[in-house]
Amino acid sequence: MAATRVRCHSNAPFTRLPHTHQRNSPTLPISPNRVDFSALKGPTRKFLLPPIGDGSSVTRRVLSTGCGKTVRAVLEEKKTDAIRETTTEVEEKKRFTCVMKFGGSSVASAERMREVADLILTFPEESPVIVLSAMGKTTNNLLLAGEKAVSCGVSNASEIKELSIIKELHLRTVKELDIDLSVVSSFLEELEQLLKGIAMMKELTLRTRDYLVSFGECLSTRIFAAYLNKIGVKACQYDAFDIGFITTDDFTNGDILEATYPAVAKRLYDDWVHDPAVPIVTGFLGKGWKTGAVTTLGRGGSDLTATTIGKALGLKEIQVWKDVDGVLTCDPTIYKRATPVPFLTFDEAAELAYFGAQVLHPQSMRPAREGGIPVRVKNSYNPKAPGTIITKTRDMTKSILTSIVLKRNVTMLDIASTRMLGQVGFLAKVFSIFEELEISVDVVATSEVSISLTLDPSKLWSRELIQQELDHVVEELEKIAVVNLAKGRAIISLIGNVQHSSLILERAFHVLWTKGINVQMISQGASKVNISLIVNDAEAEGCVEALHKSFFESGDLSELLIQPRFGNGSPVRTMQVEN
Ligand SMILES: Nc1ncnc2c1ncn2[C@@H]1O[C@H](COP(=O)(O)OP(=O)(O)O)[C@@H](O)[C@H]1O
Ligand SMILES: N[C@@H](CC(=O)OP(=O)(O)O)C(=O)O
Repeated sequence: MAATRVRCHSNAPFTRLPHTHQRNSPTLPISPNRVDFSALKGPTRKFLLPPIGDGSSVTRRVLSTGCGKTVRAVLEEKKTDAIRETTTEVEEKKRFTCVMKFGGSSVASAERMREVADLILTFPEESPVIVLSAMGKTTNNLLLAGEKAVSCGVSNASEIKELSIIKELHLRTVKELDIDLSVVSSFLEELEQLLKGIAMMKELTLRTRDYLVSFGECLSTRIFAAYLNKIGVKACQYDAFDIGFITTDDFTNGDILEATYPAVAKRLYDDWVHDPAVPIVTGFLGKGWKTGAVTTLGRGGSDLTATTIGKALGLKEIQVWKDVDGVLTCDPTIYKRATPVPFLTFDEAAELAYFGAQVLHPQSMRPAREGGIPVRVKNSYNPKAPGTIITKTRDMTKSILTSIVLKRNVTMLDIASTRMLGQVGFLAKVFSIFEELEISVDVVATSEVSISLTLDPSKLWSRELIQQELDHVVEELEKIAVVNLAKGRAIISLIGNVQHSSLILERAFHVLWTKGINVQMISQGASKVNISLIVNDAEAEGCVEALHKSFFESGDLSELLIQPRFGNGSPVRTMQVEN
Protein backbone atom coordinates (compact mmCIF):
# COMPACT_ATOMS: atom_id res chain seq x y z
CA MET A 1 0.00 0.00 0.00
CA ALA A 2 1.39 3.39 -0.92
CA ALA A 3 2.12 5.48 2.14
CA THR A 4 1.43 8.91 0.72
CA ARG A 5 2.07 11.89 2.93
CA VAL A 6 -0.27 14.75 2.24
CA ARG A 7 1.43 18.02 3.05
CA CYS A 8 1.24 21.68 2.32
CA HIS A 9 3.87 24.25 3.08
CA SER A 10 3.54 27.13 5.48
CA ASN A 11 4.72 28.14 8.93
CA ALA A 12 2.33 27.00 11.61
CA PRO A 13 -0.41 24.42 11.79
CA PHE A 14 -3.23 26.77 12.46
CA THR A 15 -2.26 29.38 9.90
CA ARG A 16 -4.74 29.54 7.10
CA LEU A 17 -3.33 30.15 3.66
CA PRO A 18 -5.29 32.11 1.08
CA HIS A 19 -7.49 29.76 -0.87
CA THR A 20 -10.32 29.89 -3.31
CA HIS A 21 -13.01 27.83 -1.62
CA GLN A 22 -13.62 29.24 1.85
CA ARG A 23 -16.56 27.83 3.73
CA ASN A 24 -18.49 30.07 6.05
CA SER A 25 -18.49 28.72 9.54
CA PRO A 26 -20.91 30.07 12.13
CA THR A 27 -18.31 29.60 14.84
CA LEU A 28 -15.14 30.56 13.05
CA PRO A 29 -14.53 34.13 11.90
CA ILE A 30 -12.11 34.02 8.96
CA SER A 31 -9.86 36.66 7.45
CA PRO A 32 -8.20 36.04 4.07
CA ASN A 33 -4.84 34.99 5.51
CA ARG A 34 -5.37 34.09 9.11
CA VAL A 35 -8.07 32.72 11.32
CA ASP A 36 -9.23 35.34 13.80
CA PHE A 37 -9.54 33.30 16.96
CA SER A 38 -9.98 36.21 19.31
CA ALA A 39 -13.74 35.80 19.46
CA LEU A 40 -13.32 32.22 20.57
CA LYS A 41 -10.83 32.65 23.36
CA GLY A 42 -11.65 32.65 27.05
CA PRO A 43 -15.15 31.63 28.00
CA THR A 44 -16.04 29.81 24.78
CA ARG A 45 -13.06 27.51 25.07
CA LYS A 46 -13.62 26.97 28.76
CA PHE A 47 -17.25 26.15 28.14
CA LEU A 48 -16.33 23.48 25.63
CA LEU A 49 -13.50 22.02 27.67
CA PRO A 50 -13.47 22.95 31.34
CA PRO A 51 -9.95 22.58 32.80
CA ILE A 52 -8.67 19.46 34.55
CA GLY A 53 -5.95 20.10 37.14
CA ASP A 54 -3.16 22.58 36.35
CA GLY A 55 -1.15 20.42 33.96
CA SER A 56 1.95 20.92 36.07
CA SER A 57 2.95 17.29 35.78
CA VAL A 58 3.35 17.44 32.01
CA THR A 59 7.13 17.77 31.98
CA ARG A 60 7.58 15.00 34.50
CA ARG A 61 5.41 12.74 32.40
CA VAL A 62 7.35 13.54 29.26
CA LEU A 63 10.64 12.72 30.92
CA SER A 64 9.32 9.39 32.08
CA THR A 65 7.86 8.52 28.70
CA GLY A 66 8.85 5.09 27.49
CA CYS A 67 10.76 4.13 30.62
CA GLY A 68 8.78 0.90 30.93
CA LYS A 69 10.46 -2.37 29.90
CA THR A 70 10.64 -3.27 26.24
CA VAL A 71 9.02 -6.56 25.41
CA ARG A 72 11.56 -7.59 22.81
CA ALA A 73 15.30 -7.23 23.32
CA VAL A 74 15.85 -6.57 19.66
CA LEU A 75 13.96 -3.31 19.99
CA GLU A 76 15.69 -2.28 23.20
CA GLU A 77 18.60 -0.51 21.62
CA LYS A 78 16.55 1.60 19.29
CA LYS A 79 14.23 2.45 22.11
CA THR A 80 16.97 3.68 24.43
CA ASP A 81 18.38 5.94 21.73
CA ALA A 82 14.96 7.25 20.95
CA ILE A 83 14.18 7.99 24.60
CA ARG A 84 17.47 9.77 25.09
CA GLU A 85 16.91 11.88 22.05
CA THR A 86 13.25 12.46 22.82
CA THR A 87 13.75 13.51 26.41
CA THR A 88 16.54 15.96 25.63
CA GLU A 89 14.62 17.49 22.80
CA VAL A 90 11.27 17.65 24.46
CA GLU A 91 11.68 20.93 26.26
CA GLU A 92 12.47 22.87 23.08
CA LYS A 93 10.43 20.83 20.70
CA LYS A 94 7.33 20.17 22.69
CA ARG A 95 4.50 21.59 20.72
CA PHE A 96 1.65 19.13 20.93
CA THR A 97 -0.79 19.73 23.75
CA CYS A 98 -3.50 17.13 23.28
CA VAL A 99 -4.67 14.30 21.10
CA MET A 100 -8.16 14.46 19.62
CA LYS A 101 -9.68 11.23 18.34
CA PHE A 102 -12.75 11.31 16.13
CA GLY A 103 -14.66 8.07 15.68
CA GLY A 104 -16.38 6.81 12.56
CA SER A 105 -19.66 8.54 13.33
CA SER A 106 -17.86 11.89 13.72
CA VAL A 107 -16.35 11.72 10.23
CA ALA A 108 -19.13 9.87 8.41
CA SER A 109 -19.55 12.39 5.55
CA ALA A 110 -18.08 15.50 3.94
CA GLU A 111 -20.33 17.65 6.09
CA ARG A 112 -19.11 15.92 9.24
CA MET A 113 -15.47 16.33 8.18
CA ARG A 114 -16.05 20.08 7.75
CA GLU A 115 -17.63 20.25 11.18
CA VAL A 116 -14.75 18.33 12.75
CA ALA A 117 -12.26 20.69 11.06
CA ASP A 118 -14.17 23.66 12.47
CA LEU A 119 -14.25 22.03 15.88
CA ILE A 120 -10.48 21.54 15.88
CA LEU A 121 -10.01 25.16 14.88
CA THR A 122 -12.10 26.40 17.78
CA PHE A 123 -9.14 25.48 20.00
CA PRO A 124 -6.41 27.76 18.64
CA GLU A 125 -4.37 27.51 21.80
CA GLU A 126 -4.22 23.74 21.44
CA SER A 127 -1.74 22.07 19.16
CA PRO A 128 -3.40 18.71 18.68
CA VAL A 129 -2.49 15.39 17.16
CA ILE A 130 -5.60 14.12 15.37
CA VAL A 131 -6.56 10.44 15.23
CA LEU A 132 -9.33 9.36 12.89
CA SER A 133 -11.33 6.18 12.46
CA ALA A 134 -12.74 4.98 9.16
CA MET A 135 -15.72 6.92 7.82
CA GLY A 136 -19.12 5.81 9.19
CA LYS A 137 -19.68 2.08 8.75
CA THR A 138 -16.72 1.56 6.43
CA THR A 139 -14.99 -1.04 8.64
CA ASN A 140 -18.15 -3.16 8.76
CA ASN A 141 -18.56 -2.81 5.01
CA LEU A 142 -14.97 -3.84 4.39
CA LEU A 143 -15.43 -6.92 6.56
CA LEU A 144 -18.65 -7.85 4.79
CA ALA A 145 -17.07 -7.29 1.38
CA GLY A 146 -14.19 -9.57 2.39
CA GLU A 147 -16.54 -12.32 3.53
CA LYS A 148 -18.55 -12.11 0.32
CA ALA A 149 -15.39 -12.15 -1.79
CA VAL A 150 -14.44 -15.55 -0.37
CA SER A 151 -17.36 -17.22 -2.13
CA CYS A 152 -18.52 -14.90 -4.92
CA GLY A 153 -16.00 -15.81 -7.64
CA VAL A 154 -13.36 -13.51 -9.18
CA SER A 155 -15.61 -12.21 -11.93
CA ASN A 156 -18.19 -11.00 -9.39
CA ALA A 157 -15.81 -9.40 -6.91
CA SER A 158 -16.11 -5.94 -8.48
CA GLU A 159 -19.88 -6.10 -8.07
CA ILE A 160 -19.91 -6.70 -4.31
CA LYS A 161 -22.49 -4.30 -2.90
CA GLU A 162 -20.34 -3.15 0.03
CA LEU A 163 -17.46 -2.28 -2.32
CA SER A 164 -19.82 0.01 -4.26
CA ILE A 165 -21.00 1.61 -1.00
CA ILE A 166 -17.40 2.26 0.09
CA LYS A 167 -16.42 3.67 -3.31
CA GLU A 168 -19.48 5.84 -3.54
CA LEU A 169 -19.01 7.28 -0.03
CA HIS A 170 -15.35 8.18 -0.48
CA LEU A 171 -15.71 9.54 -4.02
CA ARG A 172 -18.71 11.64 -2.97
CA THR A 173 -16.82 12.98 0.05
CA VAL A 174 -13.79 13.95 -2.02
CA LYS A 175 -16.06 15.68 -4.52
CA GLU A 176 -18.05 17.54 -1.88
CA LEU A 177 -14.89 18.69 -0.11
CA ASP A 178 -13.51 19.77 -3.47
CA ILE A 179 -10.22 17.96 -3.09
CA ASP A 180 -8.21 16.00 -5.62
CA LEU A 181 -9.63 12.64 -6.67
CA SER A 182 -6.12 11.20 -6.65
CA VAL A 183 -6.20 11.28 -2.82
CA VAL A 184 -8.43 8.19 -2.89
CA SER A 185 -8.47 6.75 -6.39
CA SER A 186 -5.40 4.52 -6.16
CA PHE A 187 -6.58 3.16 -2.80
CA LEU A 188 -10.02 2.32 -4.15
CA GLU A 189 -8.46 0.53 -7.12
CA GLU A 190 -6.15 -1.38 -4.83
CA LEU A 191 -9.07 -2.35 -2.63
CA GLU A 192 -10.91 -3.82 -5.62
CA GLN A 193 -7.79 -5.78 -6.58
CA LEU A 194 -7.51 -7.10 -3.06
CA LEU A 195 -11.11 -8.33 -3.10
CA LYS A 196 -10.43 -10.08 -6.42
CA GLY A 197 -7.39 -11.69 -4.81
CA ILE A 198 -9.50 -12.93 -1.91
CA ALA A 199 -12.06 -14.26 -4.39
CA MET A 200 -9.32 -16.07 -6.28
CA MET A 201 -7.80 -17.59 -3.14
CA LYS A 202 -11.25 -18.36 -1.70
CA GLU A 203 -9.94 -17.57 1.75
CA LEU A 204 -9.72 -14.62 4.08
CA THR A 205 -7.00 -15.09 6.68
CA LEU A 206 -6.90 -12.89 9.77
CA ARG A 207 -3.81 -11.22 8.33
CA THR A 208 -5.58 -10.39 5.08
CA ARG A 209 -8.61 -9.25 7.03
CA ASP A 210 -6.50 -6.70 8.87
CA TYR A 211 -4.93 -5.47 5.66
CA LEU A 212 -8.40 -5.21 4.15
CA VAL A 213 -9.92 -3.14 6.98
CA SER A 214 -6.87 -0.85 7.09
CA PHE A 215 -8.16 0.78 3.89
CA GLY A 216 -10.88 2.49 5.94
CA GLU A 217 -8.52 4.53 8.14
CA CYS A 218 -6.00 5.03 5.32
CA LEU A 219 -8.73 6.65 3.23
CA SER A 220 -10.40 8.79 5.92
CA THR A 221 -7.13 10.31 7.16
CA ARG A 222 -5.94 11.13 3.65
CA ILE A 223 -9.19 12.86 2.82
CA PHE A 224 -9.20 14.84 6.04
CA ALA A 225 -5.54 15.91 5.77
CA ALA A 226 -6.10 16.99 2.18
CA TYR A 227 -9.15 18.97 3.24
CA LEU A 228 -7.30 20.76 6.06
CA ASN A 229 -4.51 21.63 3.66
CA LYS A 230 -7.05 22.86 1.16
CA ILE A 231 -8.56 25.27 3.66
CA GLY A 232 -5.10 26.47 4.58
CA VAL A 233 -4.44 24.51 7.75
CA LYS A 234 -1.18 22.71 7.34
CA ALA A 235 -1.67 19.00 7.98
CA CYS A 236 0.34 15.84 7.49
CA GLN A 237 -1.20 12.36 7.08
CA TYR A 238 0.43 9.42 8.86
CA ASP A 239 -0.24 5.70 8.68
CA ALA A 240 0.22 4.43 12.23
CA PHE A 241 2.04 1.33 10.94
CA ASP A 242 4.67 3.58 9.39
CA ILE A 243 5.39 5.77 12.40
CA GLY A 244 6.23 3.20 15.03
CA PHE A 245 3.01 1.53 16.17
CA ILE A 246 4.53 -1.88 16.79
CA THR A 247 2.21 -4.67 17.89
CA THR A 248 2.20 -8.37 18.54
CA ASP A 249 1.37 -10.40 15.45
CA ASP A 250 -2.09 -11.27 16.78
CA PHE A 251 -4.00 -10.23 13.71
CA THR A 252 -7.38 -8.62 14.44
CA ASN A 253 -6.34 -8.10 18.05
CA GLY A 254 -2.75 -6.83 18.20
CA ASP A 255 -1.25 -5.70 21.49
CA ILE A 256 0.81 -2.54 21.43
CA LEU A 257 4.45 -3.15 22.38
CA GLU A 258 6.45 -0.77 24.60
CA ALA A 259 8.78 0.21 21.78
CA THR A 260 5.87 2.05 20.22
CA TYR A 261 5.98 4.96 22.67
CA PRO A 262 9.47 6.31 22.00
CA ALA A 263 9.26 5.52 18.29
CA VAL A 264 6.02 7.45 17.83
CA ALA A 265 7.25 10.35 19.95
CA LYS A 266 10.46 10.61 17.99
CA ARG A 267 8.78 10.50 14.61
CA LEU A 268 6.10 13.06 15.41
CA TYR A 269 8.48 15.46 17.18
CA ASP A 270 11.16 15.19 14.51
CA ASP A 271 8.71 15.91 11.73
CA TRP A 272 7.28 18.78 13.69
CA VAL A 273 10.65 20.37 14.19
CA HIS A 274 11.51 20.10 10.51
CA ASP A 275 8.15 21.17 9.17
CA PRO A 276 5.29 21.83 11.62
CA ALA A 277 1.94 20.46 10.51
CA VAL A 278 -1.09 19.00 12.28
CA PRO A 279 -0.53 15.21 12.33
CA ILE A 280 -3.55 13.23 11.11
CA VAL A 281 -2.95 9.65 12.22
CA THR A 282 -4.83 6.48 11.25
CA GLY A 283 -6.54 4.98 14.29
CA PHE A 284 -6.83 1.22 14.89
CA LEU A 285 -3.73 0.14 12.92
CA GLY A 286 -0.27 -1.13 13.75
CA LYS A 287 2.56 -3.21 12.38
CA GLY A 288 3.28 -6.76 13.56
CA TRP A 289 6.75 -6.85 15.08
CA LYS A 290 7.74 -10.16 13.48
CA THR A 291 5.75 -10.18 10.26
CA GLY A 292 5.95 -6.46 9.47
CA ALA A 293 2.36 -6.80 8.24
CA VAL A 294 -0.51 -4.44 9.01
CA THR A 295 -2.31 -5.39 12.22
CA THR A 296 -5.41 -3.98 13.92
CA LEU A 297 -5.99 -3.33 17.61
CA GLY A 298 -9.46 -4.91 17.85
CA ARG A 299 -12.77 -3.25 17.05
CA GLY A 300 -12.95 0.30 18.29
CA GLY A 301 -9.14 0.36 18.48
CA SER A 302 -8.74 4.03 17.50
CA ASP A 303 -9.39 4.96 21.13
CA LEU A 304 -6.28 2.96 21.99
CA THR A 305 -4.31 4.70 19.23
CA ALA A 306 -5.25 8.02 20.81
CA THR A 307 -4.30 7.09 24.36
CA THR A 308 -1.04 5.55 23.11
CA ILE A 309 -0.12 8.81 21.40
CA GLY A 310 -1.16 10.69 24.54
CA LYS A 311 1.25 8.66 26.63
CA ALA A 312 4.01 8.68 24.01
CA LEU A 313 4.00 12.47 23.80
CA GLY A 314 3.22 13.12 27.48
CA LEU A 315 0.24 15.26 26.51
CA LYS A 316 -1.90 17.09 29.02
CA GLU A 317 -5.15 15.62 27.76
CA ILE A 318 -6.60 12.90 25.55
CA GLN A 319 -9.93 13.66 23.93
CA VAL A 320 -12.16 11.05 22.32
CA TRP A 321 -14.98 12.59 20.33
CA LYS A 322 -18.02 10.36 19.76
CA ASP A 323 -21.70 10.61 18.88
CA VAL A 324 -22.91 10.58 22.51
CA ASP A 325 -22.66 13.13 25.34
CA GLY A 326 -19.88 11.15 27.06
CA VAL A 327 -20.01 7.83 28.84
CA LEU A 328 -23.65 7.29 29.81
CA THR A 329 -25.41 5.42 32.60
CA CYS A 330 -26.13 2.65 30.06
CA ASP A 331 -26.05 2.11 26.31
CA PRO A 332 -28.60 4.59 24.90
CA THR A 333 -29.53 2.13 22.18
CA ILE A 334 -30.72 -0.27 24.90
CA TYR A 335 -32.47 2.30 27.03
CA LYS A 336 -32.86 5.82 25.75
CA ARG A 337 -33.14 7.58 29.12
CA ALA A 338 -29.45 6.98 29.80
CA THR A 339 -27.72 10.10 31.11
CA PRO A 340 -24.07 11.23 31.01
CA VAL A 341 -21.67 10.23 33.77
CA PRO A 342 -19.56 13.36 34.45
CA PHE A 343 -16.59 11.69 36.18
CA LEU A 344 -15.07 8.23 36.00
CA THR A 345 -11.85 6.62 37.18
CA PHE A 346 -9.60 4.72 34.75
CA ASP A 347 -10.59 1.52 36.60
CA GLU A 348 -14.28 2.16 36.16
CA ALA A 349 -13.87 3.08 32.49
CA ALA A 350 -11.72 0.02 31.79
CA GLU A 351 -14.17 -2.31 33.50
CA LEU A 352 -17.08 -0.74 31.70
CA ALA A 353 -15.32 -1.15 28.36
CA TYR A 354 -14.16 -4.67 29.08
CA PHE A 355 -17.65 -5.76 30.03
CA GLY A 356 -19.08 -4.58 26.74
CA ALA A 357 -19.75 -0.83 26.65
CA GLN A 358 -18.90 -0.11 23.03
CA VAL A 359 -18.15 3.52 23.84
CA LEU A 360 -14.50 2.80 24.78
CA HIS A 361 -11.97 0.23 23.63
CA PRO A 362 -11.19 -2.19 26.51
CA GLN A 363 -7.42 -1.63 26.42
CA SER A 364 -7.56 2.10 25.82
CA MET A 365 -7.38 3.18 29.45
CA ARG A 366 -4.03 1.47 30.06
CA PRO A 367 -1.70 4.02 28.40
CA ALA A 368 -3.71 6.89 29.87
CA ARG A 369 -3.49 5.40 33.34
CA GLU A 370 0.24 4.71 32.96
CA GLY A 371 0.88 8.23 31.72
CA GLY A 372 -1.49 9.77 34.27
CA ILE A 373 -3.25 11.62 31.46
CA PRO A 374 -6.93 12.56 31.78
CA VAL A 375 -9.26 11.27 29.07
CA ARG A 376 -12.21 13.39 28.07
CA VAL A 377 -15.12 11.77 26.20
CA LYS A 378 -17.01 14.37 24.18
CA ASN A 379 -19.80 14.54 21.62
CA SER A 380 -18.75 15.92 18.23
CA TYR A 381 -22.43 16.43 17.41
CA ASN A 382 -22.96 18.43 20.60
CA PRO A 383 -19.60 19.95 21.62
CA LYS A 384 -21.15 22.10 24.33
CA ALA A 385 -22.14 19.08 26.39
CA PRO A 386 -19.57 18.73 29.19
CA GLY A 387 -18.87 15.06 28.44
CA THR A 388 -17.09 12.66 30.77
CA ILE A 389 -13.69 13.19 32.37
CA ILE A 390 -11.76 10.03 33.21
CA THR A 391 -8.96 10.36 35.75
CA LYS A 392 -7.01 8.20 38.19
CA THR A 393 -9.16 9.01 41.20
CA ARG A 394 -12.38 10.80 41.95
CA ASP A 395 -14.54 11.57 44.93
CA MET A 396 -16.36 8.29 45.59
CA THR A 397 -17.98 9.25 48.89
CA LYS A 398 -21.43 9.66 47.39
CA SER A 399 -20.99 7.28 44.52
CA ILE A 400 -23.03 4.08 44.45
CA LEU A 401 -23.75 2.97 40.91
CA THR A 402 -22.08 4.63 37.92
CA SER A 403 -23.21 2.69 34.89
CA ILE A 404 -24.94 -0.51 33.81
CA VAL A 405 -23.32 -2.51 31.02
CA LEU A 406 -24.80 -5.35 29.02
CA LYS A 407 -22.76 -8.00 27.22
CA ARG A 408 -24.89 -10.27 25.11
CA ASN A 409 -24.48 -13.61 23.38
CA VAL A 410 -22.48 -15.07 26.24
CA THR A 411 -21.84 -18.79 26.83
CA MET A 412 -21.82 -20.05 30.40
CA LEU A 413 -20.11 -23.23 31.57
CA ASP A 414 -20.82 -25.04 34.85
CA ILE A 415 -17.92 -27.35 35.60
CA ALA A 416 -18.28 -29.73 38.56
CA SER A 417 -15.31 -31.83 39.66
CA THR A 418 -15.55 -35.62 39.40
CA ARG A 419 -13.10 -35.54 42.34
CA MET A 420 -10.35 -37.15 40.29
CA LEU A 421 -8.18 -34.22 41.40
CA GLY A 422 -7.86 -32.33 44.68
CA GLN A 423 -9.34 -28.86 44.88
CA VAL A 424 -6.16 -26.98 43.96
CA GLY A 425 -5.31 -29.33 41.11
CA PHE A 426 -8.86 -29.08 39.81
CA LEU A 427 -8.87 -25.29 39.48
CA ALA A 428 -5.39 -25.28 37.94
CA LYS A 429 -6.33 -27.94 35.39
CA VAL A 430 -9.52 -26.18 34.36
CA PHE A 431 -7.73 -22.89 33.71
CA SER A 432 -4.82 -24.55 31.93
CA ILE A 433 -7.31 -25.99 29.43
CA PHE A 434 -8.59 -22.50 28.65
CA GLU A 435 -5.05 -21.23 28.36
CA GLU A 436 -4.04 -23.99 25.97
CA LEU A 437 -7.05 -23.37 23.76
CA GLU A 438 -6.52 -19.58 23.98
CA ILE A 439 -10.08 -19.03 25.07
CA SER A 440 -10.72 -15.94 27.09
CA VAL A 441 -12.81 -16.23 30.26
CA ASP A 442 -14.89 -13.29 31.48
CA VAL A 443 -16.69 -13.93 34.74
CA VAL A 444 -15.81 -16.65 37.22
CA ALA A 445 -17.51 -17.94 40.36
CA THR A 446 -16.14 -20.90 42.29
CA SER A 447 -17.06 -23.22 45.10
CA GLU A 448 -14.87 -25.98 46.49
CA VAL A 449 -15.77 -28.50 43.81
CA SER A 450 -17.31 -26.50 41.00
CA ILE A 451 -16.64 -23.53 38.78
CA SER A 452 -19.09 -21.47 36.79
CA LEU A 453 -17.65 -19.19 34.16
CA THR A 454 -18.54 -17.27 31.05
CA LEU A 455 -16.60 -17.12 27.78
CA ASP A 456 -15.81 -13.89 25.99
CA PRO A 457 -17.70 -13.90 22.67
CA SER A 458 -15.56 -11.14 21.17
CA LYS A 459 -12.53 -13.43 21.08
CA LEU A 460 -14.26 -15.75 18.66
CA TRP A 461 -14.72 -14.44 15.16
CA SER A 462 -17.14 -16.67 13.30
CA ARG A 463 -19.98 -19.03 14.16
CA GLU A 464 -18.23 -22.18 12.96
CA LEU A 465 -15.24 -21.34 15.09
CA ILE A 466 -17.37 -20.82 18.17
CA GLN A 467 -18.94 -24.26 17.85
CA GLN A 468 -15.64 -25.93 17.07
CA GLU A 469 -13.87 -24.31 19.98
CA LEU A 470 -16.72 -24.98 22.37
CA ASP A 471 -16.85 -28.65 21.41
CA HIS A 472 -13.14 -28.94 21.98
CA VAL A 473 -13.14 -27.19 25.34
CA VAL A 474 -16.03 -29.33 26.60
CA GLU A 475 -14.29 -32.48 25.42
CA GLU A 476 -11.15 -31.55 27.34
CA LEU A 477 -13.01 -30.53 30.50
CA GLU A 478 -15.08 -33.71 30.52
CA LYS A 479 -11.89 -35.64 31.22
CA ILE A 480 -11.95 -34.27 34.78
CA ALA A 481 -15.44 -32.86 35.35
CA VAL A 482 -19.12 -32.93 34.60
CA VAL A 483 -19.76 -30.05 32.25
CA ASN A 484 -22.96 -28.19 31.54
CA LEU A 485 -22.84 -25.67 28.72
CA ALA A 486 -25.53 -23.01 28.46
CA LYS A 487 -25.67 -20.62 25.50
CA GLY A 488 -27.83 -17.52 25.14
CA ARG A 489 -26.81 -15.86 28.36
CA ALA A 490 -25.98 -12.21 29.06
CA ILE A 491 -23.75 -10.47 31.58
CA ILE A 492 -25.19 -7.41 33.28
CA SER A 493 -22.32 -5.54 34.89
CA LEU A 494 -23.04 -3.03 37.61
CA ILE A 495 -20.12 -0.61 37.59
CA GLY A 496 -19.91 1.40 40.75
CA ASN A 497 -18.56 1.68 44.23
CA VAL A 498 -18.35 -1.90 45.43
CA GLN A 499 -17.73 -0.61 48.96
CA HIS A 500 -21.52 -0.35 48.89
CA SER A 501 -22.03 -3.77 47.36
CA SER A 502 -24.73 -4.77 49.87
CA LEU A 503 -26.81 -1.78 48.95
CA ILE A 504 -26.26 -2.35 45.22
CA LEU A 505 -27.09 -6.05 45.52
CA GLU A 506 -30.12 -5.51 47.71
CA ARG A 507 -31.61 -3.10 45.22
CA ALA A 508 -30.61 -5.07 42.15
CA PHE A 509 -32.03 -8.33 43.48
CA HIS A 510 -35.21 -6.61 44.54
CA VAL A 511 -35.68 -5.23 41.04
CA LEU A 512 -34.96 -8.56 39.39
CA TRP A 513 -37.09 -10.51 41.85
CA THR A 514 -40.00 -8.15 41.15
CA LYS A 515 -39.60 -8.89 37.44
CA GLY A 516 -39.45 -12.64 38.12
CA ILE A 517 -35.88 -12.88 36.81
CA ASN A 518 -33.64 -15.70 37.98
CA VAL A 519 -29.99 -14.68 38.36
CA GLN A 520 -27.88 -17.66 37.31
CA MET A 521 -24.50 -16.54 38.55
CA ILE A 522 -23.03 -13.57 40.35
CA SER A 523 -19.45 -12.45 40.61
CA GLN A 524 -17.66 -9.55 42.17
CA GLY A 525 -14.20 -9.03 40.72
CA ALA A 526 -11.05 -7.93 42.47
CA SER A 527 -11.30 -4.56 40.74
CA LYS A 528 -13.78 -3.30 43.37
CA VAL A 529 -15.81 -1.52 40.75
CA ASN A 530 -17.86 -4.27 39.16
CA ILE A 531 -20.55 -6.74 40.14
CA SER A 532 -21.63 -9.06 37.33
CA LEU A 533 -24.97 -10.86 37.13
CA ILE A 534 -25.67 -13.55 34.55
CA VAL A 535 -29.22 -13.79 33.23
CA ASN A 536 -30.95 -15.19 30.13
CA ASP A 537 -30.14 -13.11 27.04
CA ALA A 538 -33.80 -12.77 26.12
CA GLU A 539 -34.56 -11.08 29.45
CA ALA A 540 -31.46 -8.92 29.62
CA GLU A 541 -32.62 -5.66 28.01
CA GLY A 542 -35.71 -5.58 30.22
CA CYS A 543 -33.45 -6.07 33.25
CA VAL A 544 -31.20 -3.17 32.25
CA GLU A 545 -34.21 -0.91 31.83
CA ALA A 546 -35.66 -1.88 35.20
CA LEU A 547 -32.30 -1.53 36.97
CA HIS A 548 -31.73 1.87 35.35
CA LYS A 549 -35.11 3.11 36.54
CA SER A 550 -34.41 1.96 40.05
CA PHE A 551 -30.82 3.20 40.37
CA PHE A 552 -30.88 6.38 38.31
CA GLU A 553 -34.45 7.60 38.08
CA SER A 554 -35.92 7.19 41.54
CA GLY A 555 -34.27 9.78 43.72
CA ASP A 556 -30.81 10.20 45.19
CA LEU A 557 -29.57 6.82 46.36
CA SER A 558 -26.60 8.38 48.16
CA GLU A 559 -28.99 9.48 50.93
CA LEU A 560 -29.19 5.85 51.93
CA LEU A 561 -25.48 5.95 52.75
CA ILE A 562 -26.03 8.16 55.79
CA GLN A 563 -27.39 5.26 57.81
CA PRO A 564 -26.08 2.02 56.39
CA ARG A 565 -28.50 -0.76 57.01
CA PHE A 566 -26.04 -3.57 56.46
CA GLY A 567 -23.22 -4.15 58.92
CA ASN A 568 -19.92 -2.44 58.10
CA GLY A 569 -20.43 -2.40 54.36
CA SER A 570 -17.44 -4.63 53.65
CA PRO A 571 -17.72 -6.06 50.18
CA VAL A 572 -19.04 -9.55 49.45
CA ARG A 573 -16.33 -11.75 47.97
CA THR A 574 -17.53 -14.20 45.42
CA MET A 575 -20.58 -16.33 45.64
CA GLN A 576 -22.66 -18.40 43.36
CA VAL A 577 -26.39 -18.56 43.17
CA GLU A 578 -27.58 -21.99 42.09
CA ASN A 579 -30.16 -21.88 39.38
N1 LIG B 1 -22.35 3.41 28.51
C1 LIG B 1 -22.34 3.94 27.29
N2 LIG B 1 -22.21 5.27 27.14
C2 LIG B 1 -22.20 5.83 25.93
N3 LIG B 1 -22.31 5.14 24.78
C3 LIG B 1 -22.43 3.81 24.85
C4 LIG B 1 -22.46 3.15 26.11
N4 LIG B 1 -22.57 1.82 25.87
C5 LIG B 1 -22.61 1.66 24.55
N5 LIG B 1 -22.53 2.86 23.91
C6 LIG B 1 -22.56 3.03 22.44
O1 LIG B 1 -21.28 3.48 22.03
C7 LIG B 1 -21.46 4.33 20.90
C8 LIG B 1 -20.24 5.21 20.75
O2 LIG B 1 -19.10 4.42 20.60
P1 LIG B 1 -18.49 4.18 19.16
O3 LIG B 1 -19.56 3.77 18.19
O4 LIG B 1 -17.31 3.30 19.26
O5 LIG B 1 -18.07 5.66 18.84
P2 LIG B 1 -17.07 6.19 17.77
O6 LIG B 1 -17.20 5.30 16.57
O7 LIG B 1 -17.56 7.56 17.52
O8 LIG B 1 -15.75 6.13 18.42
C9 LIG B 1 -22.72 5.09 21.19
O9 LIG B 1 -23.35 5.51 20.02
C10 LIG B 1 -23.55 4.09 22.00
O10 LIG B 1 -24.51 3.45 21.21
N1 LIG C 1 -12.77 1.63 12.34
C1 LIG C 1 -12.46 0.71 13.40
C2 LIG C 1 -11.72 1.39 14.53
C3 LIG C 1 -12.49 2.32 15.40
O1 LIG C 1 -12.03 2.68 16.47
O2 LIG C 1 -13.66 2.76 14.96
P1 LIG C 1 -14.67 3.72 15.83
O3 LIG C 1 -13.84 4.81 16.44
O4 LIG C 1 -15.64 4.25 14.80
O5 LIG C 1 -15.35 2.88 16.89
C4 LIG C 1 -13.71 -0.01 13.88
O6 LIG C 1 -14.78 0.25 13.35
O7 LIG C 1 -13.61 -0.85 14.74
